[in-house]
Amino acid sequence: MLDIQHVIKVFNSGKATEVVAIADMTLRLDAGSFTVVVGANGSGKSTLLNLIAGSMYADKGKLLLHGREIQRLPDYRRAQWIARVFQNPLMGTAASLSILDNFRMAALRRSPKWMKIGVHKRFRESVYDKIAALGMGLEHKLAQPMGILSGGQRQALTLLMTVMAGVDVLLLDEPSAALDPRSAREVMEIADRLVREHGLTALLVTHNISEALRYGSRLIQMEGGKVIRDYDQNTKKSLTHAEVVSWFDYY
Ligand SMILES: Nc1ncnc2c1ncn2[C@@H]1O[C@H](COP(=O)(O)OP(=O)(O)OP(=O)(O)O)[C@@H](O)[C@H]1O
Repeated sequence: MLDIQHVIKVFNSGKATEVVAIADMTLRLDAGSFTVVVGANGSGKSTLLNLIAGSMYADKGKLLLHGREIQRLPDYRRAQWIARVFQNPLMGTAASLSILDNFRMAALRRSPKWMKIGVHKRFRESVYDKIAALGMGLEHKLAQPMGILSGGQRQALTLLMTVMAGVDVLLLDEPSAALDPRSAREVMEIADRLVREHGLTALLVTHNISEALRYGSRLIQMEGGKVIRDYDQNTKKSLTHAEVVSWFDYY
């Protein structure tokens, strides 16, 4: 369970350009839940992910994972539990390294014990099988550089290596926004399946309303650094596309 308790994040504090990006936010994400976050530009979504991922520190408040404060943990320690997949398919993987070596690197982030396991035949077979299960035919390309893959293929593999590395929390930062509609759908279906199969606690930020309605077990809307709407799975199911779009009609 990830507990965000009274978190505040202010940029340029005390200056004319001061922005309260996260305003006393309290949010509990149950273990194994899949929460979708929507909100207008500047509503604080990326800041929220940055705080959870450890890319920045909160000014006030607590961030507890399974009851343990994670804010003071160094990046590499947090990476054992929390992974983030970005909008840009080029982030998170090394283009010049082979697909297999990228999987080895991801496993190493989780635990140095993989240093030995990573060169083992069993590790290669396990990567082969998991990639084959994606149904994209990429299992035959393990020795080829990551850089030859399309954006969608790269995102799919980034998701898989993240999950194989054994994290608890998956932060999906508009992972399909840079992809064509078909690849976007494919990547989101893979993300959804992996989240379920591995019982991950997932947080998806998206501007795509159809995606926000199709995936996840909870939908929240952020505005001005706060959660202003919070719907569970049942209520979410009854929402229409037009209704969610109307949340953005302020004028
Ligand atoms: N490093 C920073 N320095 C100053 N202000 C910042 C910084 N990062 C974010 N902000 C401000 O904090 C507010 C929240 O930004 P944030 O990027 O979290 O919003 P967002 O909901 O992710 O927006 P978008 O949908 O455009 O990605 C905005 O007003 C933004 O300008």
